Amino acid sequence: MLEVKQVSKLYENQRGVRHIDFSMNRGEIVGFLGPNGAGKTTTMRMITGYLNPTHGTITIDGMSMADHPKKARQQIGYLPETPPLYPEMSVRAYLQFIADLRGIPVREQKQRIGGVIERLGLEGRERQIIRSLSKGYKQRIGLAQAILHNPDLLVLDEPTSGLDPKQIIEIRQLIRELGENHTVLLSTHILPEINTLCNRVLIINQGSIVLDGQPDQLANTMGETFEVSLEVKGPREAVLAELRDTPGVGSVRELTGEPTALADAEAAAPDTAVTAEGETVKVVVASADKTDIRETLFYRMADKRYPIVSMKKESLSLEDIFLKLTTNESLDSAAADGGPTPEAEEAIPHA
Ligand SMILES: Nc1ncnc2c1ncn2[C@@H]1O[C@H](COP(=O)(O)OP(=O)(O)OP(=O)(O)O)[C@@H](O)[C@H]1O
Repeated sequence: MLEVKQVSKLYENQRGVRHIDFSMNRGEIVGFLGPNGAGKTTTMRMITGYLNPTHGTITIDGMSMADHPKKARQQIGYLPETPPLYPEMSVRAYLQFIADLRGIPVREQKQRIGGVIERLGLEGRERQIIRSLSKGYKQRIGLAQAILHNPDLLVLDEPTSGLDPKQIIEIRQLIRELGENHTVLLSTHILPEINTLCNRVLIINQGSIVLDGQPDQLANTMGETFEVSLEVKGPREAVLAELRDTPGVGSVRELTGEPTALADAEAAAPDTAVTAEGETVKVVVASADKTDIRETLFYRMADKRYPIVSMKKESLSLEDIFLKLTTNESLDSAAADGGPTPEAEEAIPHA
């Protein structure tokens, strides 16, 4: 339903975006992620017809934004980073004004306005002056103006920015509900937002799209090896030697935490490994390629009578992937630095 083809916008300072190329299907909720100044707002303003591309074409529902701007914009609801509100107006008067602006027939206006007021939880606030409302409510009004003309595509620029945690949860829930009837493109620099709301993510860096994929599949695509963290009961040296010797294993990295001291005799004679209660070795084992080595490890350790007490597949978090792509760090060096980190729950700090 949205096609962005080889779109560039060059400002006088030579910044902007270059060769942006992606399409969106009906029903998708796509997260647009990137550090400050990456080009999210520029791209969104072009998609919504507020900015003309220097090169390239944008098509919405088969309609070119350049050739049919009015009709194409009818299909789009846009919530800019700062909602375009008139603070001295009441909520209802403002929505009435937007309805006129959007050319909604007068006979339909009452029903449409009533509909969005209900949908966005604005009942009881209709007569209130916008200035007197909280930021969360102002954001709801911003969303209300974006959906009033019932567009197919919603473009939301950092919709939860500046809200408190309760308001963030409420606005995310509203976006989720809006996603049931609309296709949504939302920009954010908050990673959990992508994980909880989006079924696809586009990462933009320095004006170019550097990644397009499903959040839960990125780790497999981006990771260069398959990694498993293991806790194995048995004499340290013998367990490590056995793991390193297992076919398909590329590397074995011992994790911090003191391995239990071993009896010299056990270490010297790994084949006769006698495990003492509580002796465990914690490691991250990487496969030589992307092969899943969990079964191989299981049988090998069982064969040697070194029980695996825990085994977990490691994966790159969205934060790892984001940092790798936007700081030009190679995957190799990151892996050498310690590999995957726990799932991020924090926003990427502003650059
Ligand atoms: N009107 C303008 N004139 C000149 N340069 C601009 C203009 N608008 C944006 N830029 C530059 O284009 C690049 C992309 O900016 P843009 O605002 O699209 O990024 P962004 O990803 O939305 O950032 P943020 O997260 O800070 O909103 C930046 O380098 C910015 O300085």
